[in-house]
This record gives sequence, structure tokens and C-alpha cells, in this order.
Amino acid sequence: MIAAHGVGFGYGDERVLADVSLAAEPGETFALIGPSGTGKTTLLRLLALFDPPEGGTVTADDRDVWTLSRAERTRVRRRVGMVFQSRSLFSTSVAHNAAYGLAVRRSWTDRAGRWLRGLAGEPPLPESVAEALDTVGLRGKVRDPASSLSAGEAQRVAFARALATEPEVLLLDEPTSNLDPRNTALIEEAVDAARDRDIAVVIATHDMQQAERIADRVGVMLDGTLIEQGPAAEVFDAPDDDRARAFIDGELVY
Ligand SMILES: Nc1ncnc2c1ncn2[C@@H]1O[C@H](COP(=O)(O)OP(=O)(O)OP(=O)(O)O)[C@@H](O)[C@H]1O
Repeated sequence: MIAAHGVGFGYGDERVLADVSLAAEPGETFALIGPSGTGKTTLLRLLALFDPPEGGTVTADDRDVWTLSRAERTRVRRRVGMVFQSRSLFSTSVAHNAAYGLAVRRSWTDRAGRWLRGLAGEPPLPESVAEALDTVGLRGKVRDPASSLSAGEAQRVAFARALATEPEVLLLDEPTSNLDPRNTALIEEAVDAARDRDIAVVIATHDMQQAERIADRVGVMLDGTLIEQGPAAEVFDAPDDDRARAFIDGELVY
């Protein structure tokens, strides 16, 4: 649904992305791997429509999103969920945090919004919120204060918040950095569950083993360029590009 076509981007004088093309396909996990500072987050921001590209286009359903009206672009943005590296939760309950994205996206006057503002009495939680909390294994903690969660649980709530909006595209920026193996496994299971629901997942990760575990396709990013992309098995086993091979073999140290 969302695709970047030859996009470039820079911060001030620093050019960060050059001629990058990537399409998020439904029911597929695309892992963006590469050393720190090579532009993975910047590319995710373009796919999330936070920033317009400088050169190239970002399309949704084959339409250049930056030529759409603001209202149309907002509608496209609502079809995209994003989980950032730093998990920022409100100091309210797990349920409130998990429902927040849904309420903002739909309307503050629908059931989720009314409930969030304390107008709808006790939950039943909106169904997609309950399902999302199930997916990340936190249904049992709906009433707990978010401040009582471990870092791993907090990241799982952030994931549930994005999933509860029933996005068509899920953009994940290092969702398991600094997490223990159990929380990492739970997030990876949730990524697989999202993919199985036909969501297009794009995940930036430093963790090559993680990419091997969960990705259908892989893109190797170096110095702001996707130097190699293709089916995970092909990229890992026989990359065409020498620098991609060196990075995958752990020889390219930044
Ligand atoms: N808001 C910003 N203002 C100025 N420079 C920025 C900004 N965000 C990122 N950069 C620079 O752009 C480059 C690419 O950063 P980016 O965060 O996209 O890389 P990354 O591959 O995601 O890195 P990491 O894996 O460490 O998250 C870096 O040199 C970074 O310093």
C-alpha cells in the first residue's frame, strides 16, 4: 500500500537518504538492516508520512501522497501504525494507553474515545484493543498502571497501541532494542501475528538474527542507500553486493 520511489532526504546540509525505493507489501515482513546512523529511522519517517521526501515520491495505492489534500493524507496516515524505539506511555492504565491510538484516529466521540474520557463507564474494551493486548500477552494487565510495567511490557503496550488501530502498514523502529529474550520473543510473535493478518510490516533492526527469524524480505541499508534488497534467504545466503555481504558477515564495522 505504501511505497517509496527513489526518495532522498537530508537534515540541513547533511544528506541522509539517496534514491531509496521500498514497497511495503500486505502479509509480508520487510526487515531494514544496517549499521547505526545509516538512515533507517529517517526512511520509516518518510513511510509514516511525517516528512515529505526531498526527491522521489512516497505513494499510497499508487498515488503520490504529497499531492493529496491534507484531509486525504490524514486518511492515509490513519492506515499506518508506527512503534518507535523509545516507548512513551501515559501514566494511566495499560488499557487507556492501548486504546489511545484508536481513539485519536477514529474520533473522540466514538466508543473508544468516550471510554477514554471516562464517559462510557467501565469498559468492555473496544474489541481491537482487547485483541491487541491478547496478541502481546498483556490482557491480564489491562487495569494496571503503565508506570508499573517493565521496559519489555511497556514496549508490548506500545505495540498493542499501534495494532489496536488495525493498520494496513505497521512500521517498527528497533522495537526490541534493549529487551530481554522473552520480551523480544513476544514482540516477534506479535510481528508474525500482524503479518498473518495481512498487515504490511516494515521493521528497522540492528539484529541480524532477528531479521533472519522474522523477515520475508530484507533490505540492507548503508550510507542512506538500500544497497541490496530481496527475499530474506537470498539476501542472507548470497547477497550480490560486496558491502552487503561484508555487513552480513560482520566484517563491515562502523
Ligand atoms: N532530527 C534530526 N536532525 C538532524 N540530523 C538527524 C536527525 N535525525 C537523524 N539525523 C541524522 O541522520 C542520520 C541518519 O539517522 P537515522 O536515525 O535515520 O539512522 P538509523 O539508521 O535509524 O540509526 P539507528 O540505527 O542508530 O537508529 C544520522 O547521521 C543522524 O545523526
